[in-house]
Amino acid sequence: MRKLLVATKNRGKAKEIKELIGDFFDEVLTLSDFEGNINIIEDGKTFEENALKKAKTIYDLYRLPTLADDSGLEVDALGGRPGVYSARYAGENATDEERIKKLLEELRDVPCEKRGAQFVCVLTFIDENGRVYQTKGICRGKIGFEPRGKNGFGYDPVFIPEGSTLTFAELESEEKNRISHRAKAFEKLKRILGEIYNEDISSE
Ligand SMILES: O=c1nc[nH]c2c1ncn2[C@H]1C[C@H](O)[C@@H](COP(=O)(O)OP(=O)(O)OP(=O)(O)O)O1
Ligand SMILES: [Mg+2]
Repeated sequence: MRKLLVATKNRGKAKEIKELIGDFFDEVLTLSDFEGNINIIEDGKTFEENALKKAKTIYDLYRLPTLADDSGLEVDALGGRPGVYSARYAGENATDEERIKKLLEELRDVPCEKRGAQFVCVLTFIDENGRVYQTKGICRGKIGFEPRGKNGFGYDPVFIPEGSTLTFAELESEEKNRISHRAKAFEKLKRILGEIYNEDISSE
């Protein structure tokens, strides 16, 4: 019986992680399942630092395999902002709608060809022995002029991935999970998990 703790409070993100992780774990628990009120301050300057801090905080409490995801949206016309500040872009307690509204406002006069952006996802996995692994995925696209679609979470209604005319929020989750920044980071992480856990099985 192999458990994975996922150090996220974001339910939309948690849902995707459960869809993407595969069958390396028998049980996948997220912060809302096992740790009601922990507050991890994400004060790193990079996605890598924040993902490591989230994973390490939870690993140190439970000493079980732990995964954290730190992600965000880098907008070309804003010099890469909001980046690591994506969750706090419109203030600590703002909603996804408020963040999207602020972004569209900032980009009001930016023409289509200058609305390039990318989603970035860094995953930190810590195994039961405390070994740390990090992977990263990037998905290029552009920011639309108005929110469209109901699927997904966060900035999905305004992000149009390269090669698509639909926003992430208009795509089915299966399609987003084929092309997203998170999907790309998971492809790399799953190769690592394959090595870690196949070794375990052969030595049992
Ligand atoms: O696929 C995505 N589709 C839309 N928006 C996304 C995505 N991936 C990250 N994002 C946005 C959500 C949040 O505004 C920020 C992540 O911030 P980040 O600190 O990593 O997550 P969070 O605070 O929501 O949850 P937690 O830290 O508990 O995992 O970027
Ligand atoms: Mg966060």
